[in-house]
Amino acid sequence: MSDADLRDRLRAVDDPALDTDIVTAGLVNDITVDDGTAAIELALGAPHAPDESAIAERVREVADEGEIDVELSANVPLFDAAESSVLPGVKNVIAVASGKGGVGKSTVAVNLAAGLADRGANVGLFDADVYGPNVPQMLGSDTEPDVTTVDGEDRIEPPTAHGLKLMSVGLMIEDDDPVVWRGPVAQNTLTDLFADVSWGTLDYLVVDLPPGTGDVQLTVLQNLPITGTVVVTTPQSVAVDDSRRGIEMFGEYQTNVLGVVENMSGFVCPSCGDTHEIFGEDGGHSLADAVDVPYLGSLPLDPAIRVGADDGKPIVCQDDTNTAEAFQDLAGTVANKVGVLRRHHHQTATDRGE
Ligand SMILES: Nc1ncnc2c1ncn2[C@@H]1O[C@H](COP(=O)(O)OP(=O)(O)OP(=O)(O)O)[C@@H](O)[C@H]1O
Repeated sequence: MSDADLRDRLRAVDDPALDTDIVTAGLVNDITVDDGTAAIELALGAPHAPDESAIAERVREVADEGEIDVELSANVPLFDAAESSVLPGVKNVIAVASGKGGVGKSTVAVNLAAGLADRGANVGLFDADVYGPNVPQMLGSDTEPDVTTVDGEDRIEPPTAHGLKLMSVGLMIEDDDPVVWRGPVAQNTLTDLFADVSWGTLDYLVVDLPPGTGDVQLTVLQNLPITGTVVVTTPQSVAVDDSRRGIEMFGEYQTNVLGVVENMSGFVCPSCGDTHEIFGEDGGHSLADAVDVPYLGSLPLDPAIRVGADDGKPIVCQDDTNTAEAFQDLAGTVANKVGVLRRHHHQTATDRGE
């Protein structure tokens, strides 16, 4: 079979999000058939995302039907040159944000990162929440990072916890008085700290932003190559209003919003089994509709989440509970949204002949 024949056969593989097949969408970068084996490079950008794994699987099936062995690789260009220069080796940066404090932003960031790692991805987690850097505790890690000197420059080696590379402002400050972290100090220190870490090769770097929409958040958005942001809200209208302002701000800074996730959605009562809507109903869903961003799902109010956080064991790693499953699903959904952004960007760039 020739390269062209195989390319033609791959028109049978649909992209679940782009509403067309992968050849028409420009996602088949390269095909070389040689001696019964095809090397195929696909423009897939979100490793271990369920949709992209399904596309790869279908490509293998189609090749198999043509009695061809296949070697698949994936490569998608980053959005712009700035992205690759700030963080070479990091494919996708996902920021987790909230309009106000205490809605479970860090809980979502930790479990999202651990959930992506659980799917097999290489993941880093950067705790940029200068006002309450509690991510190390949630992962049961208080290891001080090693500092090595490479070519005369200090590089911070991030410790590993639950399969994640972890860096937190909380691991780097001795006197963790949050007042020290206000204003320009926080902004500069964050950007410097981020750039000094040896992240290595990562599929995803999850960044836990400080709550709210002030200067520190803006600096992070402006200085880091963020692929997209996950906005966490609770169903109360005040949290929803704050989240709406946050999403509008991200829009102004041309940051892609991957979607809204609603945390503490309903309390499943262990004694009566009923679900109680403690904070109201459906705030996240209506917010997502109102600002026209995807709804990523809802996470229940479950005391096991807090216990897991206090014990350094993220709930997403605990098997067989509905709550763990909700977080596992969230990781898959977020990875899918990252994939859509990457593939869509590639598709439009290809259409423009870039
Ligand atoms: N769905 C949930 N069910 C039960 N407890 C939760 C849930 N989500 C978060 N919590 C608990 O609520 C507390 C606050 O959560 P977390 O620190 O993630 O919030 P945050 O939005 O990051 O807060 P901050 O304003 O400090 O950044 C923690 O004790 C956490 O374990």
